Amino acid sequence: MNGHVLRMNGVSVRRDDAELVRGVEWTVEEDERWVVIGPNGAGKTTLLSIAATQLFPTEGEVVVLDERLGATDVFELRPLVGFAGAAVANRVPDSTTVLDLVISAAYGYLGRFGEQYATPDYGRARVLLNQWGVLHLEDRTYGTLSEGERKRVLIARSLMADPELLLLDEPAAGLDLGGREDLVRRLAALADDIEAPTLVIVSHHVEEIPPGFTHGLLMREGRIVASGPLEDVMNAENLSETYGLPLKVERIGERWTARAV
Ligand SMILES: Nc1ncnc2c1ncn2[C@@H]1O[C@H](COP(=O)(O)OP(=O)(O)OP(=O)(O)O)[C@@H](O)[C@H]1O
Repeated sequence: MNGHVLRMNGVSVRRDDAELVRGVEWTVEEDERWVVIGPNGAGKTTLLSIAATQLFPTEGEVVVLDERLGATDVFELRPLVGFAGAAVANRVPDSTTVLDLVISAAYGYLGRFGEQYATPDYGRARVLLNQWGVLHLEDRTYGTLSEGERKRVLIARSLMADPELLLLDEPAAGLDLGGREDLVRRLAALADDIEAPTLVIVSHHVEEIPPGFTHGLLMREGRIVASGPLEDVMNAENLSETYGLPLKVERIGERWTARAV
C-alpha cells in the first residue's frame, strides 16, 4: 500500500431530508489507532459503514486501502477490511456454531454454507478464539452466548481474514464492568501489536478508549467537532460540544474519564 489506509474527502450521506453525515474530511494512517466518539445519532455507524465499503456516500470521495469507492470491486476489497458490530451481529443465525462463524469469515460468508474448510483455517480460528478468551465456546451455538461472549467471538471473526483495516462498532456496548475492562485490556494488547491491522473503534464513552489508541474523531449531528491525536482533541471544550453539555475531562494514567459539571 502506498497511500493512506483510509481517506474521506467532503463525505456526506443524505436520506430523504436528513443529512446523516456532512462534509467529513478524515485520513487514517497505517500505524494509527482511532476512536470515533459521540452521542447517539451522531453518524458514527454511518461513517464506519462507509469505511467498511458497505455504504456509499451521497457526496464526496472515499479511498480505502488505495482503492477509490465507486471505481473498484468492493467484493475484492471487503476481505481486507475486518468489521464487527450490530450490523453483523444481527445477521448471524442463532444456530451457527462459534467455530463456523469465525472460519466462514475467511470465505466471505456469515456461518457455514456446506463448504469444506482447509485444515489451517481451523488452526487460525482457534488461535483467534484463544486470543479473545473464547476458545472454550468453539462448539457452542451463537444463540446461546452471552453479550460479552458474542462481542469477543465477533472480534475474533473480524480478524480471521487477516485484514489490513479493522473496524469495530461499539465493541463494549452492553458489557458489564468486568466485561468492559476485559475487552479494553484485549484491545489495548491489539493496539500494542505491530502486526495488528490499523484499528478504528466506535464508542459512546471515553472510559472505553483502550490504552495505546492514538487518535480521536469527535462527532455530533453528522459533522466532525474535532479530529486528531487524543492528547489534542480530548479536552473539556471539545467533549462538551460533542455531547451538548458541560463536561469535565480527565486523563488518569492511560485511561480517560468524563463527567458533567
Ligand atoms: N435510512 C435512514 N433514513 C433516515 N435517517 C437515518 C437513516 N439511517 C440512519 N438515520 C439517522 O441518521 C443518524 C445517524 O445514525 P448513525 O447510526 O450513524 O448514528 P450513531 O452515531 O452510530 O448512533 P448510535 O450511537 O445511536 O448508534 C441517526 O439520527 C439516525 O436516525
